[in-house]
Parts: sequence; C-alpha cells; structure tokens
Amino acid sequence: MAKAIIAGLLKHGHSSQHILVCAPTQATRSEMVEQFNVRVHQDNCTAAAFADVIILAVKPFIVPLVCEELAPVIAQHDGDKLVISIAAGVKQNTISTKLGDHQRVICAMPNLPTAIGKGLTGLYAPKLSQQADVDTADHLMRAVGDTVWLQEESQMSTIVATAGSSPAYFFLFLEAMEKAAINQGLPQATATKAVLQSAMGAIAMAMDSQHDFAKLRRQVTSPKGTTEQAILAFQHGELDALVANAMDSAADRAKELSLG
Ligand SMILES: NC(=O)C1=CN([C@@H]2O[C@H](COP(=O)(O)OP(=O)(O)OC[C@H]3O[C@@H](n4cnc5c(N)ncnc54)[C@H](OP(=O)(O)O)[C@@H]3O)[C@@H](O)[C@H]2O)C=CC1
Ligand SMILES: O=C(O)[C@@H]1CCC=N1
Repeated sequence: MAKAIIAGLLKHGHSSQHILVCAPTQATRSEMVEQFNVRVHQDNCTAAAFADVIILAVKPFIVPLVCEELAPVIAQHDGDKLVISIAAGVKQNTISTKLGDHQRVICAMPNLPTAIGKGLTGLYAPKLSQQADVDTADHLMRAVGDTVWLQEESQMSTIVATAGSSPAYFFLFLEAMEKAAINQGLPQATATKAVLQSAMGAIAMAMDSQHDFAKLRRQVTSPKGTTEQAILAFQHGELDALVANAMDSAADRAKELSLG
C-alpha cells in the first residue's frame, strides 16, 4: 500500500527526494529506489527523525511495536511530527499511547487505486487535532484521490469494508464475469475486453449521472429481456444479503484488529 501512495504522490508532482522509505529488507529498499528513486533507510528512528510527516504503513499487528520504537524520537523532537496510520483497525488512541502520549496522530484508510490517483481515503482525526494537521493529511491523501472525513472513529470499520477492501470485490466480480464469458465460448482477450470496457462504461455513467444506481440499472433492464433474467438470477442467489455479509465480515475483522 505504501507503494501505491508513493506512486500517487510522485504522479502528483511531489519530489521523490522528499520521501524517505523505511523497510527492514534490502530487497524492498532496493525495489523502492529502482522504482521510485526515493530515499531509503533501514532504521525507523533515523527515518522518523528526518520526517515532518510519518506514515505508518506496516501490518496492523506491527504498528504498536513500531510506535514503541519511535516514541523516544517523537519525544526528542518535542512532538513536532504528524503521524498518519493507514493500518486497518488500529485505533488512534492505541497509536497515540504507544508513541508516548503523542497527540498528533491521524488515522487514514486509503485504497489501492491511490496508485493511479483515483483512491478514496477515509480519515479520522480526534476533535482536538490541530487544523494544520487535518489540512496536511487531507492535502497528502487528496494527491492520490479523494477523501472523506469521519465524525466518529467507529465509522472507520465501515470505510475499511466499503473502500479499503472493496477494490478486491470489484476485481473478484470482473474475474467471475470473465470466466463465465470464456465458458460461454468467447476467446480470453475478447472476454477481458468486453468485461473491462463494460465495467468502465457503467462506472463512468454512474459518476456522471444524476440518477441513483437503481435507476441506471432499470435503464438497462428491458421488460422481459435478457438483463431481467440475469438480475433475477442474482436476486435468487441473494446478492444483497451476500454483499452485506461480505462487508460485515470485513468490518468485523477491522474491529477484531482494533482489539490487538
Ligand atoms: N493493501 C491494501 O489495499 C491496503 C492496506 N492497508 C493497510 O496498509 C498496511 C500495509 O499493508 P500492505 O501494504 O498490504 O502490507 P505489505 O506486507 O505489502 O507491506 C508492509 C510493509 O511493512 C514493512 N515492514 C515490516 N515490518 C516493519 C518494521 N518493523 N518497520 C518498518 N517497516 C516494516 C515491510 O517491509 P519489507 O518488505 O522490508 O518486509 C513491508 O514493505 C496494513 O496495515 C493494511 O491494513 C490499508 C488500505 C489498503
Ligand atoms: O485486507 C486488508 O486487511 C487491507 C486493509 C484494507 C485493504 N487491504
């Protein structure tokens, strides 16, 4: 995910030399230099000392360990650092506490399309956050897509389910459609093109349209026609319940991760 954000930031004109990536393995650091020409370091504390803004992009269970490691650096710099975590489920207060009661912590939940500047990031900042920090986090994540600010931290698990994880659901749907088209007899390349172009057209229409999604769906669905049969099959398979169940599962997992 860090790669996706870096790719988006560079695309948006941020200087690669203002980004310092910290990763324990040489292979990842070399890849980062090769791919993005960013600065790299193996030591989190050295990297944190360099930064005005620290983005925590490690797995959720590693976040507390990294925060404990960084706490002395944060204290040394009189709290003069903004910390943004993108880890699913890890609470703002957990990070703040592990950093030695450092208050300047904002939680963000981006998604993979940040890599091409089309991400969606949900953000949460505690009520007493400095406006400058809110603006910085918003500015950074807007460089890689759009942002939504959450009033309550409890809404973050829904953003994980709706935006963080959801590109995978759409990819899964594309995979399933491509497979079905091939099984019905289309060559792979034709199936891929038909699925992709249709998905892109539908999304573009939904973005442009004043109509809600259901109205657009009805525009495709001629009475007694072909689409109606497909929609009936989806309804018979209880698509709404299946999607709700999948999103509940993602949100529940985010809540579980927040318990450590
Ligand atoms: N993937 C996604 O679409 C999204 C992910 N996220 C969140 O992003 C975070 C990262 O996920 P993802 O990118 O998928 O995971 P990855 O495993 O791909 O990346 C994690 C990175 O953390 C580095 N790392 C591991 N241990 C340390 C450490 N002690 N100090 C510093 N760096 C370390 C690893 O470096 P090395 O390669 O050297 O081992 C690796 O590059 C997670 O918290 C996830 O919840 C949020 C939104 C979307
Ligand atoms: O699957 C995950 O846990 C991460 C968080 C959101 C997207 N990927």
